[in-house]
Amino acid sequence: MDAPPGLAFCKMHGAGNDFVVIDSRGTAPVTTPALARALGDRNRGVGFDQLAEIRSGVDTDIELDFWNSDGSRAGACGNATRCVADLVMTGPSLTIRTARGILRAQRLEDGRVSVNMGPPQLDWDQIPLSHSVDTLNLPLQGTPSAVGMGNPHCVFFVEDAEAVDLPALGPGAETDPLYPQKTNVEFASLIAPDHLRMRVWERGAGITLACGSGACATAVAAHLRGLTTRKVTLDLDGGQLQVDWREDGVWLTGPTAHVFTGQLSAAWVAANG
Ligand SMILES: N[C@@H](CCC[C@H](N)C(=O)O)C(=O)O
Repeated sequence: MDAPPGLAFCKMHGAGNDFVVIDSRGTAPVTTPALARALGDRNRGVGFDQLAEIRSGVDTDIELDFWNSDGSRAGACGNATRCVADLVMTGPSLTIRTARGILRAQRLEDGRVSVNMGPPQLDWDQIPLSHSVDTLNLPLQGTPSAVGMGNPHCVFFVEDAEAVDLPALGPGAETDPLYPQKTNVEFASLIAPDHLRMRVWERGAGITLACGSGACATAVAAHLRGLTTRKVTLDLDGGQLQVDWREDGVWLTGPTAHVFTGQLSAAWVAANG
C-alpha cells in the first residue's frame, strides 16, 4: 500500500546558517509555531536555525515567511533569502516580498547570490527600541549600536570577538528591556577598514554560524562609527559574507548550498503541526 503523502522540504545553508525550506507555492501555507518548533528540534525533527516558507507572489516573483527554531517569527533573514533565491531563480534576478517589504536578489557571475536587504533602520522606533535613545551609542554596558534590517540587532564592538563567551552574554542582551521584541546580538572586532570578524547570538535560535541581516547591521554600525568603508568582508564562524551599503540599500553576498531534499511523514506532521 502507498504511504500517505507527507510534506516535502529541502535543507540548505548559507555560510553554515542552516534552513529548512518549504515550498507552498500554489498550496495553503503549512507552518505554525508548533510545527516550526518541532521541525527545528535537531533530535526529534530535522533541525535548522530558520525555516523559510515560500508562497506564490502576487506583485513579486515569490513571497517568503521566516521562522526561528524556537517557533517565533522573524521579519528578515538575509541568508535564507539568498538560499531561496538560489533555489528558485531562473533568470538573473528575483523579487521577493517579505514582512520587511520587497527585496531583490541577483545572481553574480561567480554563481553567488546577492540580495538587497533594503535601507537600514536607524531610528529608535523603527528598530524598534522601547524609547528614544542615541541608537549608535546605546546606554547599555559596552555601548553597543542598535540597527534594524527588518529585524532588530544589537552590535557590540569588542577587542577580540573570538574571546566572547556567547552563551554567557547573548541571552541577557537578547532580552534587554530596551528591545521590546527582543534582539539579535552581534560581537564584532576590526581586522582592517574593509574587514571585520563577527560572531552572533540570534534571537529565537541562539548561536548560529552566520547571520546575514546581522552582518548587514554590523557593517552599517561599523561604518557609522567611522571604523570601516561602506563595503566590507565579514568573517563569521561558518564562512565569509560581503556587505556593500549602497545608495539603494544594503547588499548582502555570500555562498549558498543545497544539502538534501526530504519528505516529512504525514503522521509526523499531523502529530506536530
Ligand atoms: N539568520 C538570519 C536572521 C534570522 C532571524 C533572526 N533570528 C530574528 O529573529 O530576527 C539572517 O541570515 O539574517
